[in-house]
This record gives sequence, structure tokens and C-alpha cells, in this order.
Amino acid sequence: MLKKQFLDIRHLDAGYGRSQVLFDLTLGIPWRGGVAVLGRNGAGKTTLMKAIVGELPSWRGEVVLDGQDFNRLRPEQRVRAGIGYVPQEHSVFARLSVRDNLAMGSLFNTNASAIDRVLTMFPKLGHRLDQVAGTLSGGERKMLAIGRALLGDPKLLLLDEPTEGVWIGVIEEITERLTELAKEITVIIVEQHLDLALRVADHAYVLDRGRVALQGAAGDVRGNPELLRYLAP
Ligand SMILES: Nc1ncnc2c1ncn2[C@@H]1O[C@H](COP(=O)(O)OP(=O)(O)OP(=O)(O)O)[C@@H](O)[C@H]1O
Repeated sequence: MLKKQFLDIRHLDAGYGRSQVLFDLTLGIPWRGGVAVLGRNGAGKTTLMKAIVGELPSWRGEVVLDGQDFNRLRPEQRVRAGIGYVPQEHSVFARLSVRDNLAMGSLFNTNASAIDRVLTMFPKLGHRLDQVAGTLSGGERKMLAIGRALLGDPKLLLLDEPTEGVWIGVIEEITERLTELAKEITVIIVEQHLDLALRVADHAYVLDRGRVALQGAAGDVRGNPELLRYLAP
């Protein structure tokens, strides 16, 4: 019998059309803290994120959040149940200003100070409220996307490559904020930057061709001599 976790994924199969990508995945995600999902290109990391948020129906298995069976819920119901998602691409409204992006993100948030909290977390956004999101730098755009997701007050935040296309100086800032956030809620991070992912994460899963190849405490996974074999292109 598996110990009950905040997010329990059991024996999950999923894919596109007839092509199966995830095979019998079982993951236990704790109530608080960071979890890294690692693996080379095409290992199935994004597909796993989509299956958790409901963009992709699971073929078999269970996705249970806080005791609630998610398989039956549509993506918007999963958001209301406490999931925030920052996809790899198209995570902001490029033609809207930063202010309007944040306003859209807070449509269902009755807490007036929620936007202030995001601006405290990412002060750069506060200086660019009237700028159109499509003209932001890669890092600012990621900050806006994370801020928008946080306005839904998620208990679980999924981030797919939050530092892709981001200047190195800003990567540090985003990493620090995510590390702080992981002390309050559960943060699942898909990352190519191993060091960054393992700084945010307490626990790591390594996927290989849609299966869990390695898992454990972040430090143990980092020290595992097998790790590089699963990350090499
Ligand atoms: N919409 C789709 N239709 C068909 N196949 C897809 C689709 N999206 C992804 N795939 C395939 O599923 C497999 C896993 O892709 P996925 O994007 O989940 O990998 P990943 O680990 O996130 O890789 P990356 O690091 O490149 O983003 C790949 O073989 C990919 O070609």
C-alpha cells in the first residue's frame, strides 16, 4: 500500500493518437516542497505535465490531488481545485499589457493584495505595468507567467522549463523565488538546467522514454552515477 501523498499518480499511461508516451508512471508528490522532473528531450516531461493539468486525457491509471480523483475533472476544474500551470510556451497574452495580464490572472481571486504580492515577488514587473507583454524580455515574460499562475492561489504549481530563453542573471532571480515558493506550496519543475532544478527541488524523478528511471531525494539523484546516462542526448 502506497503512502498517501498530496498528488498521487498511479500507473499512468498517456499519449497522442495511437502513440503511447507515458508508461505505467507512479509518482508521489508531497504537500510542500520542490519536485524536479528531469530527462532528455522527448522523455515525456511535458506530456506528464499535460496529463496532470488535464490538457491530455490519461489512457489508464489515476491522478489524485488531495484525495480528489482528477481523471474526471476538466482542466478548468483542476485549476479551481488548486493547480497552477506555467507551460513552456504561450504562457502570457502577448498583445495585452502586463497590468491586463495580471488582471486576467486575478479574475477569480477576491484577495485584493494578490497582485501586490506578485509585484513584491517580481519587482521588475511593477516597472513595466503598461508595457505590452509581447515586448518583454524572456525573463520578464516568465516572471509574468509565474505571477499570473500564482494569482489563482494554487496549492500545486507546475512549471515547464521556467528558465528557457532567460538571461543567466535573471535565472538566478527566478530560481530564488521558486525556492522560496516551494517552502509554502508544492512546486513541480521541469528543467534542462540540472543544478537549478535540484536547487529548487527536494525530490527528483528522472524519466526515460516515458518511464520512471530514477527517483529519490534530490541530493541522492544528483550523486547517482546513472543520472548522466539518462540526461545525455
Ligand atoms: N502533440 C503531440 N502529438 C504527437 N506526439 C507528440 C505531441 N507532443 C509530444 N509528442 C511526442 O511525445 C514524446 C514526448 O514529448 P514531450 O514533449 O513530453 O517530451 P519532453 O521530455 O518534454 O521533451 P522536451 O525536453 O523536448 O520538451 C516525443 O516523442 C514527442 O515527439
